[in-house]
Amino acid sequence: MAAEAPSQSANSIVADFDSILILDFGSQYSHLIVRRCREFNVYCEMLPCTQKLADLKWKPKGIILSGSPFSVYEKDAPRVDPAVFDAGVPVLGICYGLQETANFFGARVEASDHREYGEAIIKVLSQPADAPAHLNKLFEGIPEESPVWMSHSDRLHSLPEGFTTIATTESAPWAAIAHNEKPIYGIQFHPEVTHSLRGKDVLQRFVINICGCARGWTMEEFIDKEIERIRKLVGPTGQVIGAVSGGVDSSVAAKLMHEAIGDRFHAIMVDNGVLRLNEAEQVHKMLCEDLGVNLTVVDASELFLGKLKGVEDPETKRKIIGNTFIEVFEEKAAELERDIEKTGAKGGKIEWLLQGTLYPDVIESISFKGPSATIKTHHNVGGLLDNMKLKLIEPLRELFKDEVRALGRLLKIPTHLVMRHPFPGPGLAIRILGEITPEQVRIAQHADAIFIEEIRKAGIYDQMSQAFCALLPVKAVGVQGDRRTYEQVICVRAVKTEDFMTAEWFDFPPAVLRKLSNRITNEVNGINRVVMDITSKPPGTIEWL
Ligand SMILES: Nc1ncnc2c1ncn2[C@@H]1O[C@H](COP(=O)(O)OP(=O)(O)OP(=O)(O)O)[C@@H](O)[C@H]1O
Ligand SMILES: O=c1[nH]c(=O)c2[nH+]cn([C@@H]3O[C@H](COP(=O)(O)O)[C@@H](O)[C@H]3O)c2[nH]1
Ligand SMILES: NC(=O)CC[C@H](N)C(=O)O
Ligand SMILES: [Mg+2]
Repeated sequence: MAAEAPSQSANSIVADFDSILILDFGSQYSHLIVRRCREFNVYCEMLPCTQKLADLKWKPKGIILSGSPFSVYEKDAPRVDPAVFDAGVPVLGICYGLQETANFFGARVEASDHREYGEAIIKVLSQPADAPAHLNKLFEGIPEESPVWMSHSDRLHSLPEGFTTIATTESAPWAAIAHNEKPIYGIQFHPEVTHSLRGKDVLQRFVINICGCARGWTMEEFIDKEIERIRKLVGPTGQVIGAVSGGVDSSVAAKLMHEAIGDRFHAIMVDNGVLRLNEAEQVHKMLCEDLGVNLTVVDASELFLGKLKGVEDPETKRKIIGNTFIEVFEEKAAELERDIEKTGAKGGKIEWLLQGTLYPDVIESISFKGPSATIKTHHNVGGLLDNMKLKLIEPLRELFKDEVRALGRLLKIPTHLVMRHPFPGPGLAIRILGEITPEQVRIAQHADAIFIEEIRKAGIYDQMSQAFCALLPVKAVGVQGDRRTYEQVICVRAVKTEDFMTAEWFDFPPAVLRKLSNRITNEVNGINRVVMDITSKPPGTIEWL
């Protein structure tokens, strides 16, 4: 199911906050612009550049035009909606956004021999005393010279009429320009990447000083408004179900629902037989006892393992799990509904389905490029909607993961849960290479439990984004207790990442490695060797399948 932009849905809470509109022309950095603005506690939302301003259901306080892999002089290059420059709000064009702004105002943009990829030094030009005040506002308080990140091969042939140059670099005489009368700015560099030393400050000048946004987007504000919104949406008797895995997203969403409608929210966890050691019991305890949420665990492990028998292909594994998940979930939901009706509860029917969709999922499906070529089919529960005629409720669809974690803390969800590494829906099935058998699951669970325990003991769990073991079905010779062994291999993997799109492997203290290798080979029957994955993403992916 393709996601809809948060602000364009009928029951959006966006209207309650000062907001910035980011029009995406397909740059690989567009989502970072969103991230940076959110860091100023300002709500901002990215929409594809094809979005017509006239069709927008809210009024932005300012508009940012992103970069793009296109060149403005190409035949099929994406065009800016001319209404942007007449909207009466400040506009900031970044890279392609600058070039498209210049192009719109009549300047020529051309390919240059002086490509600039990487660092450049920007020189801010001081404006004459009688210059319009807004010409100084974008770089107010920014040093005269500072490093910025460039990634372009086109450049302006001239300054568009009615504009002034406000900064230059050695290769870009118009590295930053501003309209003489209106607060319309263009910058050739990328302020959204951290390599641009004062980039964040430049964005802040735009969002706060120039657009005048109030810093109202805080999770405290969000909770109250979102609870109110959920109550209105669901009504006084509506019942909601949701799939809850014990991961951060679904747990935070579940807790929020519980705060809003109490026991009219029903959470279902599916034990698919490829969860981590004792996970179902732990999640049940945590949700019911610690969070007070109504959680039913459905043990479908035999069904799943039966269907996975003999299957080795990664995509087939993922599809089997995704489909079986839906089957089990629907069955349980129908059963629950019958039970609720039996109790004579008012409005007994379940009309709503909770999903823990996050903003990056939304961005992915609405970005200008469209979803990039499929590398893996990520399992989720999206397919349920059409079959079940349930209405969707997605309280986290405006939020990034760190915002979800902040929300979790405010909702008093225990820290160890809030900081939990993500665990994929298909679970250990994509960490056991080759066939999945109960014996392989046992080995993978045991090794994983030791790995995570040692990481926690060393106090480094929160320093990494995700850690797990992959079970490799190759056999190696070993010697244990003077006997020859011929057994399988565990590969440990831990990564650091901001958004899981790219990742670096985590550098372990050698003492921790020594300890965990020793424990895994000694304690896990069937393993005589531990290896470590030191592949970043790309070229690897985080999971092995
Ligand atoms: N075993 C499960 N039982 C019930 N729902 C599940 C299960 N596994 C996954 N889901 C559903 O699929 C969604 C997507 O899973 P995903 O792993 O992306 O999110 P999460 O588990 O909530 O959080 P995290 O990303 O931190 O693991 C979950 O939010 C949950 O609704
Ligand atoms: O809920 C999920 N269902 C899936 O099918 C799935 N596949 C990968 N992942 C998680 O996504 C992140 C990136 O993983 P990859 O680099 O392996 O694609 C990592 O955090 C992975 O754990 C999944 N999560
Ligand atoms: N990063 C960008 O926006 C690049 C814009 C354009 N494609 C150029 O090369 O100049
Ligand atoms: Mg998960």
